[in-house]
Amino acid sequence: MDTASLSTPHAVRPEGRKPLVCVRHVSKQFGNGTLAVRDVNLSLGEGEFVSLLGPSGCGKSTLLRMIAGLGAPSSGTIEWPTTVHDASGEPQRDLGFVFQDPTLMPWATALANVMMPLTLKGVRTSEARERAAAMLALVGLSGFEKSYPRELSGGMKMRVSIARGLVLRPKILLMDEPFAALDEITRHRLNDDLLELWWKEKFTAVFVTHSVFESVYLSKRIVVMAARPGRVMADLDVDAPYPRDDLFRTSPEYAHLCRVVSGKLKEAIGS
Ligand SMILES: Nc1ncnc2c1ncn2[C@@H]1O[C@H](COP(=O)(O)OP(=O)(O)OP(=O)(O)O)[C@@H](O)[C@H]1O
Repeated sequence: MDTASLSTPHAVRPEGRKPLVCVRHVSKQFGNGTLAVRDVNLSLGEGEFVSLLGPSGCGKSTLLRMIAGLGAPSSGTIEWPTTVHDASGEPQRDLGFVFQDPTLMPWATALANVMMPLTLKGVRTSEARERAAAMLALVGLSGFEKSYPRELSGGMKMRVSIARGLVLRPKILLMDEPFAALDEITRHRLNDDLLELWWKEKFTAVFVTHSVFESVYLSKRIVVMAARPGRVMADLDVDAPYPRDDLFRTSPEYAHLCRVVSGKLKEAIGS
């Protein structure tokens, strides 16, 4: 494979791909005075796999939550140019969210957990059951529909959480360090399965991580952030082809890309 390279970073990416979300000059200051993010500009194109990479406290989660509508910017705007807006002008965000903790309902089975977003949307129980079971199958959990969260491993719980995030077939899946608490082997397997899902289902993926290795393995594009205040330092294209697998993970190209991204991250931390 000789196509792996990193293109020149852009502080603000020109809008080539059809943008799904446009973050424009967004800052967020919390009530206690913390400036969590400052003047972030970012355009997320349809079907991209984008990682937000940066040290602790650089505002990755704050940015992701604002994109999800869980907290408003203090200044700037987050636009959904191709999305229907309701009468009050709010975009009807077509998204799924996966948190670092699987946040499953402990008293409900895996199937019931995945059915929850469908039930909230008023989908008939029989159809919701069918769609949730199909989604569980897609994340490799056929046969575990009746299991309770306590009966599942950490990786399996995260699969249920991803199935719940995707069951409404959102255009965009926002993931906040979903695999950070998992052991390396499980994490590699989930990285592979997530890529396969993304490839099949064609959603836009936005993935928050601290890990250079994980970001390079997964992403088409890596947005490197720095802290205090949180800001975008570099926006890099990862030009390695998909599908990616263990061959890629052990290739000199992957090692090279990780070195380059690691250098960018060090620069960001140093700044
Ligand atoms: N609700 C809040 N109130 C006050 N400050 C907050 C709040 N949420 C986050 N912060 C602060 O905003 C900054 C950015 O936090 P955020 O959680 O977005 O960073 P992060 O890059 O996701 O960090 P980590 O990788 O450790 O999860 C931090 O300094 C944090 O302490």
